[in-house]
Amino acid sequence: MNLKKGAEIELEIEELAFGGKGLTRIQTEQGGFVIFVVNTIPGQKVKAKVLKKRKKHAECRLLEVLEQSPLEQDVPYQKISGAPYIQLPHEKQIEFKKQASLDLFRKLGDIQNAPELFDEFIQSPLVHNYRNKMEYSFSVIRHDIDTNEEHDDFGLGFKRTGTWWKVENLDKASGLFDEEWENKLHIIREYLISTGLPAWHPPKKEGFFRHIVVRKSFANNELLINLVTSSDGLDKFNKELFIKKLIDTYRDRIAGVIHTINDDVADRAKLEHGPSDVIYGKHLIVEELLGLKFEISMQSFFQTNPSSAEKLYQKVIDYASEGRDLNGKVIMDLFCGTGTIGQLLASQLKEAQIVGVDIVPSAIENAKRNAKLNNIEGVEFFAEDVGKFLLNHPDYKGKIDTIVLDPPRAGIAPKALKRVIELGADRIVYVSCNPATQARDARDLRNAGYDLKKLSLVDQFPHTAHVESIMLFEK
Ligand SMILES: C[S@@+](CC[C@H](N)C(=O)[O-])C[C@H]1O[C@@H](n2cnc3c(N)ncnc32)[C@H](O)[C@@H]1O
Repeated sequence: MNLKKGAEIELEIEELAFGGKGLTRIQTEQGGFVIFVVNTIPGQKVKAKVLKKRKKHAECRLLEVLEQSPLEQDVPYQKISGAPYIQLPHEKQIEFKKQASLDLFRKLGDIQNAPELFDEFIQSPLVHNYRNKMEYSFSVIRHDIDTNEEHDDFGLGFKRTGTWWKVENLDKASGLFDEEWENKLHIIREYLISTGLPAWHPPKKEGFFRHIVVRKSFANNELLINLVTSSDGLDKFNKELFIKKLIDTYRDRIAGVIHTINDDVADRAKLEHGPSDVIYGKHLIVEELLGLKFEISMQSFFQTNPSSAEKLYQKVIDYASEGRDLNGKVIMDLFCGTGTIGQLLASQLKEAQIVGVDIVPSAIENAKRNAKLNNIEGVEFFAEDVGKFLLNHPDYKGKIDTIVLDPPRAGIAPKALKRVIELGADRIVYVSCNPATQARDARDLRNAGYDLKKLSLVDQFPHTAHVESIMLFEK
C-alpha cells in the first residue's frame, strides 16, 4: 500500500482511538504500521488521504465512507460531518468514549488507577437536538449528496467532510440542533437564491452570502440569527424582506436578527468578524441553568449543551463542596467565561466568596451583568490572563480554599499552572473539554503534591468524538 503523503488509500477500520480516530494495523515490508483516520467507526470501509507519515504510523483524512459498519443504525437525520457517530447506538458511543478517555489518562497522565478513580459517566438529558448554537456556511461550490456530483450554484449547509470549499445543502434536521429551524432552512435558502446575489466562493474569496450563525434559548424557545455577508452587493440586498421571510417561516421564535459585514479574506478569518448591526429585535437571548438566568450575546462563550451543562456544573459544585463547609471560604473560578460556575457556586454556598478570572473582557462584562440579574452577591470578576492575574495578586497565596479550573482545549500554560499550584489551595476541581491536555496537567498537579481523588466524564457532545471530563484533586 502506498502511504506517501497525499496518497489515497482504502482501509477497513478496526478500533477506536481517542479523539474520534479510527485505527487500523497493516503489515508493510518495514514492519507493522498503524493508520489513524479521524471520525471513523470500527467496521467501516473508508477511502482516506494520507496527511502525515511517520516511522510507525500515518495520520489520514477521511474522504468517503465506502461501506457502513455493522454497528451503524439508520437514523431519520441528514448525515453531517459534525456528527460522525450519529449512526452508532448511543450506548456504544459512551462505551468507546469511556474506554478511550481512561486509556488516555493512563498513557498521557500516568494515572494507572484511572478505572478505580472513575466515579460516573454523566449522560446528556437530550441525546438529540441538544446544541444551542450552530454555524452554517454558504458556497457556490455545492456537493450533491444524492448524486455525489459537484455543482456551481448555491449551497447553504455544512462543509463536506474533508473539504473546506464545498458545501452540502442541509435539507432536513441534522439531529444536533433545533429541528424546526433545520427542517425549514431550505425555505430560507430558496429565498436567498431568489435575491440573485451569489454565495461565497471560498477559493476565489468573493461573493456575498458567507455564513448564518444561530443561537437558541431552550428556556424561551427563541432563535437569534446572525447573517454574515461581504459588502460586495450590499446595496442590492433587501434586509426587510429577509427579516419578513424569517418571521413568516419561524414566527415569533425569531428573537433578533444581526447582520455582520465580513470582508476579511484571511484563511482563518473569524465568521462574525466585522461591523455588526441589529436589524431586528434583540441582540441577545436569555438561557436558564439550575434556576439562574444568563444573558447570552452572539459572541459570548456558553456551554453548547445547556441541559447537560446543568449536570456538569452540579458535579463541579458537588466535588468542590462534598464533605466540607465552604462558608466564609474563598473560591477561585479560573477561566470563568461568563461566570456561570462562580455564580452557581455563590448561589448554592451563600457565605462563600468567589473570584472569577477570564481573559475576554466582554465575557467578564456579561458575568457581572448576569450576577446582577440573578441578585448574586459575594462574586468578583476580573478580565485578565490567569497567569498574569496570579502574578499581579500574590496576596491570594495561602488564602484560597478551592480552585475551579476550566481552561480552553489547549489546557493551562505551564507558567500559569505553576502559579495556580503556588496558591496552595486544599482542593482543585479541574473541568476540561480535552482529556489529552487535562492528562498532561494532571501529571504536573500530582507531581506538585495533589492527589487525584476521583474523576467523572460528561456526555456534553453526543454523536461527536468529544467528551467533557472533571477531576477532583486534594492536597
Ligand atoms: C472552556 S471555557 C470555560 C468557560 C466557563 N467556565 C463556562 O463553563 O462557561 C474557557 C475559557 O477560558 C478563557 N481563556 C482562555 N485563555 C485564557 C487565559 N490565558 N487567561 C484567562 N482566561 C482564558 C476563554 O476566554 C474561555 O472563556
